[in-house]
Amino acid sequence: MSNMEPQLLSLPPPPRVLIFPFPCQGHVNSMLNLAQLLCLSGLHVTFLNSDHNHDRLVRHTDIQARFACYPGFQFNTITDGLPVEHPREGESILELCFSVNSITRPLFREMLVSGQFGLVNCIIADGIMGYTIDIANELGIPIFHFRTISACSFWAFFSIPQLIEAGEIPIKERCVFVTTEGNEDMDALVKSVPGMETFLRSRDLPSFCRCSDVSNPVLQLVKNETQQSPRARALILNTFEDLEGPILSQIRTQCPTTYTIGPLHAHRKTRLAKHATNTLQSSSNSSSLWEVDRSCMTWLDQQPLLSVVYISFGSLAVLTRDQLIEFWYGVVNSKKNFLWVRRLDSTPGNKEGESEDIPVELVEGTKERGYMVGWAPQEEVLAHKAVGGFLTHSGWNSTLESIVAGVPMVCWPYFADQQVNSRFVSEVWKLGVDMKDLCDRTIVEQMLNDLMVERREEFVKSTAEMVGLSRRSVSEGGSSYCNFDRLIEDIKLMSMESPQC
Ligand SMILES: O=c1ccn([C@@H]2O[C@H](COP(=O)(O)OP(=O)(O)O[C@H]3O[C@H](CO)[C@@H](O)[C@H](O)[C@H]3O)[C@@H](O)[C@H]2O)c(=O)[nH]1
Ligand SMILES: C[C@H]1CC[C@@H]2C(C(=O)O)=CO[C@@H](O)[C@@H]21
Repeated sequence: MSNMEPQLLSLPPPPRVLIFPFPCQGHVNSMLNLAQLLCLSGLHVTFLNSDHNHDRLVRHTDIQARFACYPGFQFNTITDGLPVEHPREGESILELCFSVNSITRPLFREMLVSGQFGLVNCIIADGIMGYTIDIANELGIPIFHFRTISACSFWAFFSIPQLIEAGEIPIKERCVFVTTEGNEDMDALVKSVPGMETFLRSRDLPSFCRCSDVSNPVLQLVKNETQQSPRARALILNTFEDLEGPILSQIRTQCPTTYTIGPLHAHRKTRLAKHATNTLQSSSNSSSLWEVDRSCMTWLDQQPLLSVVYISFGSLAVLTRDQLIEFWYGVVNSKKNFLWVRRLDSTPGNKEGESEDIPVELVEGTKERGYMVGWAPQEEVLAHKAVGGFLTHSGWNSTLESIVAGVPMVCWPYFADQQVNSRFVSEVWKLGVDMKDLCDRTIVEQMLNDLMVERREEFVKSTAEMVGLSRRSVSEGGSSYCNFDRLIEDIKLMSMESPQC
């Protein structure tokens, strides 16, 4: 035996980090990317999923096999407080915010107190669940907040008290979900989101600001939860400095330690490539709660270069039948090839095996130039050489995935942070066009033509520049890469404070 070995044997195990996402697809996938990055850095990770999501994740992916090579990794589950049959999408998703707050919250505390997660040195909780800070503080466990939205939308959420104070909200629109009517007041610039005074209009504010009264429970919830983040040890954001630098400077006046470590899906790939000793590590990376239909990749292989518009509204948006038909006409009339993700439940009344009574010209137009799937391997689709544009709801993951792939966007924000993201895409980063509240076949057709033909050159230039910056940020020496290394060091240091250590 060498002299070194007894010392090595007495080394403490690596810190264990408990990761707790808000139970939605768009939160779970970025948190899983973070989890894998932590594992690759040698930390032990407990990932807390809702029972509902965990069941679907295990059914539709190889997630357990993928994480099996990390000895310190484990999944735990907790209820999201909703019955199994709850749709968890469209307008009803707001019920999830309340059930997590009232039912999951006390249970989470109980599970920590009773040691059900074993030893936990550090918590990384979703920033929309601000209450996790009080629980962690009570138990003396260092806590970080990870907000899965953009820095620009976080900052707009964070500015809600000032917006209320200035009387700029509530915006008296009837619905937090996308509306189809024009309203000129919505074009007025808002002055109470520092750094956005020159371009942010009422209609670009988070959709939760559209309510009749400031006491609206959803507005209050997102306001109050967001205000908690400065109390966390640090804020982690899935973004990069070259994309959101000016807004990050604003955020750092309130949350001085803000780590930007994104785009996480690309960051994960960089770090994996460095560790690619295990074949499992380089295989599938799906974190989908739906079954992925890969047949669209074969269809894409047969399409001309940059000819296809990819259409997806993410995991939560539900279109009315009118909206569906307007989009469909717009897309077919544009004469562009298209790949459209239509989740089975994404239009009311769209049940398996039932006829939808779709006009014959749309059915024919789709046969000629289109392909539809229930769920696609989106990252791969966006990276495919046939894809030249993305009609998106501007969810933050989709936006980042599009940026990294260099695909310009037509934005149709549905709710929440998406209104802010889509304004930045069109006005600040110039990476596409923003339909905002309009959903009309002529507008859809015109926007697709702008994106794919009329303004193509402009977008090719701006998207190519951003591809370079996004990839550099997650390469060795890049800002997100270095910030992640700092984050790991800080977690290790803070973990030594935890009373459970
Ligand atoms: O067919 C599909 C469609 C989507 N995706 C993936 O699903 C994720 C969707 O995420 P996102 O684009 O962020 O949309 P939502 O699912 O709507 O995400 C919720 O969570 C996001 C992160 O907080 C927010 O930005 C959104 O507004 C919120 O609706 C992305 O990673 C996509 O790659 C697929 O893999 N296949
Ligand atoms: C259901 C939505 C409430 C807020 C969450 C969110 C966030 O601000 O973190 C963004 O969109 C949705 O995923 C969540």
